[in-house]
Amino acid sequence: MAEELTIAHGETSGGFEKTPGWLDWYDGPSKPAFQVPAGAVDAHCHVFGPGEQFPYAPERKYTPCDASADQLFALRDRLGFERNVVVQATCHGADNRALVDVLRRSEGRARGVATVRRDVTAEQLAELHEAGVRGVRFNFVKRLVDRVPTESLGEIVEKIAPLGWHVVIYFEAEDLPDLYDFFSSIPTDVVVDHMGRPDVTKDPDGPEFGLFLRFMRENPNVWTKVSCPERLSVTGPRALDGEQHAYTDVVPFARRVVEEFPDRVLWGTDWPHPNLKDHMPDDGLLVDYIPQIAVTPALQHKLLVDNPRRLYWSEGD
Ligand SMILES: O=C(O)c1cc(C(=O)O)oc(=O)c1
Repeated sequence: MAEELTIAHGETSGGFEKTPGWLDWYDGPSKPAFQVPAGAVDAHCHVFGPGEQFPYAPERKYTPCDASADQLFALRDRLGFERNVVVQATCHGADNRALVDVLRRSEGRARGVATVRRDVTAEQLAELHEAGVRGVRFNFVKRLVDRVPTESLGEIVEKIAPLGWHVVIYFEAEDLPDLYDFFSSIPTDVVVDHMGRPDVTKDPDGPEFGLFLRFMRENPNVWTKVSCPERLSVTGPRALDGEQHAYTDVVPFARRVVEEFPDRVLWGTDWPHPNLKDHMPDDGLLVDYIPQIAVTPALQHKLLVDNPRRLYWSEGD
């Protein structure tokens, strides 16, 4: 375990230059008005570097400001969560050192989703498992990664399935028709990031979101994160300046999924929110978005506690 560097907010260490126009994560989030249930899990967040300790990958498509393990734990405590699921960010490629460091540092309170290549060895996977990794991420968003052929991904699935891991997939709604059969063929649990990025200017009862709902109905091994309203929203209002009813245009989509698939949904902050172009949300107010999409205490408990515990802490604490 490397010793944590103290990184000032908005800094990128190690001689890296942030991508022009980069928005830094929000420093000093508000205390949420919505109190998450005891044992709640922030099931989608990242760490970036710090670049000096964990250099960004040469093949990355963006260079962020650092967002360290200690800064993530401070946010966790501020928002009232008990645990995190940390997802390997594309700016680190398949170099999982920063991820493993945060998992080891968390004292069992974080699990991870890694990125691996087809030539990953059983020993490397065993080491990741021991650190707390429970899944791999396949990314199909063209602005973030170069496309990996599905045959290579199939080889990775064969290697990780015996460990009881799952596959996290990130894609945009317009690409689901092409990827539908491949996704449906994955035998492990599958978790879709950010509801497959629907275009929320379209009708939630229309064909585009209908295909996503069908995908979940036909494949009982598929889960989704009802996260990232700040990425999907077009009309807002934004989670800023005390706004308690943020991102109302995304609510019908997320609420629909939570109510139809209450046992297969997860929620996460997406801190430190890579590549936002428009605004950086106050994460406290993002937590206040949750009761708009999970409207009863029973649904909130499944979303924030039971479901992530089942997927990431199935063997107990
Ligand atoms: O939409 C994004 O830009 C984005 C990027 C990453 C990543 O770079 O890993 O992760 C996310 O969950 C979302």
